[in-house]
Amino acid sequence: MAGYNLEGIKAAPLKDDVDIVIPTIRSLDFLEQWRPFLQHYHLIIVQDGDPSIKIKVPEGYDYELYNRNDINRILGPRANCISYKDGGCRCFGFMVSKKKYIYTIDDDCFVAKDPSGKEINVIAQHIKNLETPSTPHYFNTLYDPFREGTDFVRGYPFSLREGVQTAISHGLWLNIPDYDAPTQLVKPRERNTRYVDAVMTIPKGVLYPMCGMNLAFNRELVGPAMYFGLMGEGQPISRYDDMWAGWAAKVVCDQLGFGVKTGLPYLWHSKASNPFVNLKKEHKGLHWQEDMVPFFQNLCLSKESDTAAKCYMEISKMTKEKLTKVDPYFEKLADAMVTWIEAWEELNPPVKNEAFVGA
Ligand SMILES: O=c1ccn([C@@H]2O[C@H](COP(=O)(O)OP(=O)(O)O[C@H]3O[C@@H](CO)[C@H](O)[C@H]3O)[C@@H](O)[C@H]2O)c(=O)[nH]1
Ligand SMILES: [Mn+2]
Repeated sequence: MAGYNLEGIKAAPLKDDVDIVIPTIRSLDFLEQWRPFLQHYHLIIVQDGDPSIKIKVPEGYDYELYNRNDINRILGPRANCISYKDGGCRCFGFMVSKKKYIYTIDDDCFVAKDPSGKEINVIAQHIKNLETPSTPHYFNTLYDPFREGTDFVRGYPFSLREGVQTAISHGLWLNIPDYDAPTQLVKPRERNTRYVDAVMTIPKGVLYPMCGMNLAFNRELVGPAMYFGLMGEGQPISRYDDMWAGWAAKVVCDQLGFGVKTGLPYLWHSKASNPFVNLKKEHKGLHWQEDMVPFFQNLCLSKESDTAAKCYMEISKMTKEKLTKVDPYFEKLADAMVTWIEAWEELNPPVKNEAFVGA
């Protein structure tokens, strides 16, 4: 680590329980600025695009790097469920991780400051969100009652104050907001400068547009549901990777009794992707979201679906049944969802309960 001023290294909470997953088709220079907060964690880098390109990982980081050749080698024919030329390739990193928590971040994101000028430790805040309960059954008007300096408000039933285990922590972005291409086109200069000091649980039965830019989750609870779909080159749709994962994972959380929080922490999203290119990639998704969202809103999973993987298999079956009429692509997506679960289970075999082995 010689040559680096690491004096400012802040605490790295739960460093052995968190993997940081980064999809990249650009460069990893952004990691230089993150040293105080990320350098103590293990990185899983998913290099998208041409595998012959050598990408440089800033010195001092502990990492695994996978390109397309590695994905093909590790998954064999099942590699076809991992998107190519789409940020959704990141979910390969979720699959090869063995940690409890995943934090995933884009390569054009930087450390943001809170209104007092203090740099925000994104992972510390995500861990707080994930390690404290969620309240999906009744809304607390003072937001997350488990944050310091706040509590449940008057009228909050005591029977609900225990909350439920949190599975997903969705962080937000200062500067370039996560807008779709049409909104980017009409508001090219819009920047998010509003720092809202709030974390809240998304209520049970309510879906939301999950962005993969600044996202943490408990992979032991919902890992198999965090499939970022089949998008990008060779597919009719791109840039709905995180949306698909977010809708499915929220339905799974609701089914299994887990919570989803959104709000803090913020990071600084620096690069506006080209809205014309994005429009080309997104246009089918813009139409299909009018069917995809009601599909997920109306999904009713059976009580036999009591794990994330079982829920996901059921969602795949329903995708084929209900969405193929929207476009034949959904049949392919439904098959890829099954392949994803098969690959997940191969790389993450269920842990046998030692006490019962040979009994
Ligand atoms: O073909 C690709 C394109 C991108 N990536 C990597 O994915 C992330 C996000 O890419 P980008 O910054 O271009 O996208 P945004 O529009 O700013 O971000 C949002 O779009 C979502 C949909 O994919 C994404 O989750 C959001 O954060 C970067 O790290 C790129 O390098 C890629 O791997 N392959
Ligand atoms: Mn970006």
